[in-house]
Amino acid sequence: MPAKVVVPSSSRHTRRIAVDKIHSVICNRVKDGDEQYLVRWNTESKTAAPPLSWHLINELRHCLEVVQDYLEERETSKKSVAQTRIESRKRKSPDSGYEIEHRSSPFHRLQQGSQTPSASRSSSVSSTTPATAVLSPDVYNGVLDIDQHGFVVCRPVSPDALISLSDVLTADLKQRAYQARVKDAEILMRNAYVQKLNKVPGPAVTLVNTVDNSTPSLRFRYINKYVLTAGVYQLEPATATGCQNCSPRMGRDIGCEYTKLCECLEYAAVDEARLDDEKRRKYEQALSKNSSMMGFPKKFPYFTNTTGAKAGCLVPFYLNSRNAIYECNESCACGPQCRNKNVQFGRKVEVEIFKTTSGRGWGLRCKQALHQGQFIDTYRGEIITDEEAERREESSSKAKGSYLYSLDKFAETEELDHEPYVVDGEFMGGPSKFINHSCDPNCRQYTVSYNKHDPYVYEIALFACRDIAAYEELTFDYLDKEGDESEDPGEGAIPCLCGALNCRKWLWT
Ligand SMILES: C[S@@+](CC[C@H](N)C(=O)[O-])C[C@H]1O[C@@H](n2cnc3c(N)ncnc32)[C@H](O)[C@@H]1O
Repeated sequence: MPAKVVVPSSSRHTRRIAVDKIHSVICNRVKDGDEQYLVRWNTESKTAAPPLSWHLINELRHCLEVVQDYLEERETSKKSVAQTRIESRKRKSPDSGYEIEHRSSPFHRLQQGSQTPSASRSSSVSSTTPATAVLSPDVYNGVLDIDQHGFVVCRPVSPDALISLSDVLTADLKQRAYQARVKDAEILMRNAYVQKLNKVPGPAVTLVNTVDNSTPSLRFRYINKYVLTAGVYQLEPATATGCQNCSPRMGRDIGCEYTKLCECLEYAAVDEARLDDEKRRKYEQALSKNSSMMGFPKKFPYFTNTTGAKAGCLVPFYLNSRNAIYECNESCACGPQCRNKNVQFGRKVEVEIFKTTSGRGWGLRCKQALHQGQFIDTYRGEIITDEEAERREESSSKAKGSYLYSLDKFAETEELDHEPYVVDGEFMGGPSKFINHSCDPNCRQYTVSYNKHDPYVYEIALFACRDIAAYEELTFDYLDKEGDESEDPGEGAIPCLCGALNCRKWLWT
């Protein structure tokens, strides 16, 4: 048996562990009133059993995302064990006392990953050694030390000095881990997430959970604009030439005022109701030749500041259509007050992330009532290539598709050189990541472009499609298709829990 190695305790209150140093948390317990977590350290060696050590939750405050991963898996394992018990009772299985050994759990996964000769042994008791001697949960087998910054570090260890994971993780320890208190960890995780939210620019983003003690993933990074990944290119800002014929002094000093003049609206939908016969003929010609729409009447997308409560809200022409919105940009001559700028200034409403009671995970709501057509936020994330999106989809769970949003608005109308890009909001994005699907939604997604020349990179902006009461959950239709017919669910379809009368029953078909 290897020597017992104890972490120096002189600086117990200040020592901490760096996230990149540890592989995972594999078990937990409460000892002397303290929450402790068994840490598996990263090791270069593929063959040696990994170093292990128990740590107070406070020492893991820089690794809370790893603790969170563990607690989520612990929940899943507990549920699967409970489920097995019910099933076992039904079947009256003679093996029901050993179900923990055979479940897919963090413990099980780790044994597979450790790749030691002993990993394939039973995870409960060694056949030759008394359980109390070898399987003491207090044994440390990492050679731990504290560096000059107060971080716990693990020195290289010889393989002979290591104890197999399968010996440490007794069935009893696992069972106790399922029951052990994790309250301190939950409080730390919650505080860490709130700190993250406090740094999000703009109106406050709050977090409420009256359902359970969970916290959204600490791995998520809040970003203010897209993050472009390998192989993704956005047109240079210089190509966004903007409108040069409009000016802040035009008419009522509201920037762009004449839609026929505004070059930013060149490709915006033509307001056909304002075409006389002659103009209609020219318009149809232009349409057939796919030529410029400059000079034809369009509509500005937003109500002006003179319209009271509706100021800045989408006008019905856009609200009730799928027409792309082209906003003016920084190069335009129209100035910052231009009525044709809105989404680019970002979210103006406070939002709250809350845990839903209907099994749809987290949701988002506004603390204030919203008007029909009011801008809420954009959907942000990493922009990835189509190939990368497929790779990510294949390598993750079936729910992954829910965070991928294809920028394919112009794929049918323009000759694109390559497949449209995809926004992945799973790991980085904004609070709008939490907006759930409804078949009877109160929000809708719109295409907003600041550069009419770029059909690949544009904003997905979420607007209220009807008046929304304060604290009513925000939802949008993930498919946003014409018609609401239900299709047969494909493989991996997720049942829709939106509860709407017109529910299509499946999230993805
Ligand atoms: C973009 S996320 C929305 C936020 C998510 N609820 C969360 O906790 O992160 C999409 C995922 O939320 C869940 N979801 C959203 N709307 C749902 C609905 N109507 N029915 C069931 N699950 C839903 C599904 O798991 C889906 O994959």
